[in-house]
Amino acid sequence: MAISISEALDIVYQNTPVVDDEWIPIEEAVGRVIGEDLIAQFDLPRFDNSAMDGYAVKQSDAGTSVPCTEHIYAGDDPRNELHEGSAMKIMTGAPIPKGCNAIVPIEEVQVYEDKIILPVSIKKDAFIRWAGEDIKSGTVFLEKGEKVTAYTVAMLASQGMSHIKVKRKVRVAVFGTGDELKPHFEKIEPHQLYNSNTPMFLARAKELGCETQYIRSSKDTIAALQESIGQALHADIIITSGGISVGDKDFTKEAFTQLGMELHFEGVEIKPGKPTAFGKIGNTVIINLPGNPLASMVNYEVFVRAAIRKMGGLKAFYHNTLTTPIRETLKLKKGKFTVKLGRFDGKSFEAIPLQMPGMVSPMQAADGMIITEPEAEQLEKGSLVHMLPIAWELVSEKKEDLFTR
Ligand SMILES: Nc1nc2c(c(=O)[nH]1)N[C@H]1C(S)=C(S)[C@@H](COP(=O)(O)OP(=O)(O)OC[C@H]3O[C@@H](n4cnc5c(N)ncnc54)[C@H](O)[C@@H]3O)O[C@H]1N2
Ligand code: MOO
Repeated sequence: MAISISEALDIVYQNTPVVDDEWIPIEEAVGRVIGEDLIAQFDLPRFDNSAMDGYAVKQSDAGTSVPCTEHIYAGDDPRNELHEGSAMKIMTGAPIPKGCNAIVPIEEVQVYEDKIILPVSIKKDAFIRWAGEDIKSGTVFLEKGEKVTAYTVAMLASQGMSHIKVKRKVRVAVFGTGDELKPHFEKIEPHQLYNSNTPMFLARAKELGCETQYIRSSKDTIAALQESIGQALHADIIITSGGISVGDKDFTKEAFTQLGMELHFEGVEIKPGKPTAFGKIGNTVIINLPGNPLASMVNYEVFVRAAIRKMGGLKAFYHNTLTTPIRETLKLKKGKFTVKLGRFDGKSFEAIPLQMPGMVSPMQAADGMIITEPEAEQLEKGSLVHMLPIAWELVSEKKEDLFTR
């Protein structure tokens, strides 16, 4: 019995465990997922300091002329207190002296003989950067489950952290099945077919931040399949393609179940890709995708990508969509949840005109997809669709509505 896409995704999320942690240098951490909440060890800025090259003053001296008693540079540790009726020259980033309650930028004072004339109006606290206004000591400044970007690295470095605890990379093993398949680096006979799914799945897993293992495609026998499974079992996720429909040689699920796979679903109400199956052997997640390249790709984006995000420890692991008008009227087959690949040009979405489950070329052209509901017969030009991006990550911490009506 086929289940709905939403039910299938729930099963994937519920049954996909999260990998454990490792420590790595922050320079290596971009793209990784933070393994624990990080608490600031000190304020940032560490001390009250000047935001401008100028003069440290007392606001009450506005409109008077005062002598400049001292110069303070960034990196200095000023000991003397600022007294009424005087100023100290100060550079951007230098600690403000005790007693100072405003900074006047250089451009706003006039130098007259050995004194400076202060403007008539000075705002209290002007151009002072306060300790802790950026990051407060003792607070969580980065959360478990966030992805590390270049800007996260800036935060880590500003807290003097050389290493960070991150989720280890998800290990993905892939193999195809089919007597007709040949690896792309071997000679092929006219009746044979190059295995394009395995390299595609591995490449996509790498794009999604995983460690990958290539396993040569399996022949269509239980014994051959079980040999391939044996090589893959230490992985966190095993992805297969082919042999899951009702053909005479479709043994993929049987080979796994004989080895103890607990099958959580087989068959999803999705076109293309209905035969997709999901199961587990121990902690290893198994996703059997159809052999048809475009069908397998679509289900990879919907289910494998979801599993990789969940397993990788991302806080926001749910799919998210962007809402955009459709550029041309799109005819649909009523009665099915249908996935259409397409392109988003920043203003609207256009479905790729010719896309069939056995094709390869539409995948390369697509940077997003929509999932239409069974009631939809036609989407009128200009109507709004919910696009799941393929070419970039759009995720959410809560479940989002994925479907286009
Ligand atoms: N009588 C029925 N026939 C089929 C049904 C059905 O419900 N009743 N479902 C169809 C659907 S939907 C799909 S999808 C396919 C799924 O079949 P399998 O997952 O068993 O895949 P195969 O039969 O092994 O292969 C299908 C197709 O894809 C080619 N293929 C396989 N592996 C690769 C690979 N690694 N790289 C590139 N191409 C691959 C294979 O040569 C076949 O052409 O079943 C329908 N049939
Ligand atoms: O998954 Mo199949 O025809 O829906 O490719």
